[in-house]
Amino acid sequence: MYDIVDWTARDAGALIAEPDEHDDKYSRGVLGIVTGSSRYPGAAVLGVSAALAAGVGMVRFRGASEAASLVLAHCPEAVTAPGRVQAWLAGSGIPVHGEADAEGSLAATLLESRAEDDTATVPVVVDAGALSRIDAVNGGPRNSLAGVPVGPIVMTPHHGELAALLGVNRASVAADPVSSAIRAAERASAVVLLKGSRSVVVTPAGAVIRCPTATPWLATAGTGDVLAGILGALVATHAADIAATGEWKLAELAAAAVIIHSRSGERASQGGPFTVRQLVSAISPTVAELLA
Ligand SMILES: NC(=O)C1=CN([C@@H]2O[C@H](COP(=O)(O)OP(=O)(O)OC[C@H]3O[C@@H](n4cnc5c(N)ncnc54)[C@H](O)[C@@H]3O)[C@@H](O)[C@H]2O)[C@@H](O)CC1
Ligand SMILES: Nc1ncnc2c1ncn2[C@@H]1O[C@H](COP(=O)(O)OP(=O)(O)O)[C@@H](O)[C@H]1O
Repeated sequence: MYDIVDWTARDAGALIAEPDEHDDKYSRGVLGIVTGSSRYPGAAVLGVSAALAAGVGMVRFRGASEAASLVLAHCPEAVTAPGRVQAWLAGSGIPVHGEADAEGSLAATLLESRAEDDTATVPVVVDAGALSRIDAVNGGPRNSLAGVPVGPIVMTPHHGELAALLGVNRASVAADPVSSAIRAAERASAVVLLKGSRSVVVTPAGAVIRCPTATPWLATAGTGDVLAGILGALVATHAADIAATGEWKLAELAAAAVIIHSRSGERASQGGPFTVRQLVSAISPTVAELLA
């Protein structure tokens, strides 16, 4: 059996990095983002917008060119030039069976900061189309994505994606989400944030964090891309902590991202539906509230 820790807003607030007078954009942390495609350019805009709203030193967007134009139109503060990053977010809006060069371009992007920085230590948030490119899932080495050594991985599947990864049907994941997530974490050697009405976060060692039940109004296309952006920002602003304390810190940050996301959902909802852009607009005041 496993021990389950229930996560609260207070726990989440303690995991938000507040800048001080000694900080600059680089010391706060740079998040590299490889998301979006000609098929799903909007996913890139949502993830970048969410990361910026959650608080990060800089977003370096390195996804497909169609997505990059849209990202710049919505978020001119995003930088599209290559360079150093403290964390990567990869996969939202990248088709699983996508463009022929998708695998190569993900690997090339992960490698591009290696000249100045050791990519092998950079933590990665892996979502949607990049989930199947975690090498350990396919019998390859741990801490490796698309053939490139990386730092610790936190993956963010929904029930359908986790089912595909385990080769089981969706109903069996829904019947026992925690055991399913632990199996995936062991197989991928990665922290798993399994999304749902009540999201859970598990580590390969079997630690389990259970998040509060979220508003069902979040069940709308694009909210998962927003969650990935929030988590990317938290990971980029805690890269040193992750390097020092490992996968438990990554799990705590994933649970904090779920709480920021669900409270932003409540704020955007006010008891009714909302657009995903309204969800993104609710992130910054939610972060301020959790800090207070
Ligand atoms: N605005 C955007 O650009 C968005 C992009 N997104 C991206 O889209 C990609 C695919 O995400 P999904 O979670 O949809 O992928 P999945 O491949 O997990 O889900 C598709 C599954 O849903 C089933 N399905 C499709 N339409 C259905 C319907 N009307 N009723 C019942 N079942 C249906 C399909 O048979 C398939 O099994 C991801 O890369 C994701 O990041 C989504 O986040 C949505 C928003
Ligand atoms: N019924 C629900 N109640 C609460 N939250 C939900 C519900 N369904 C989905 N969510 C949340 O909404 C988000 C959906 O993510 P995902 O399925 O990846 O969507 P997309 O790929 O369209 O962005 C997740 O954060 C999930 O936890």
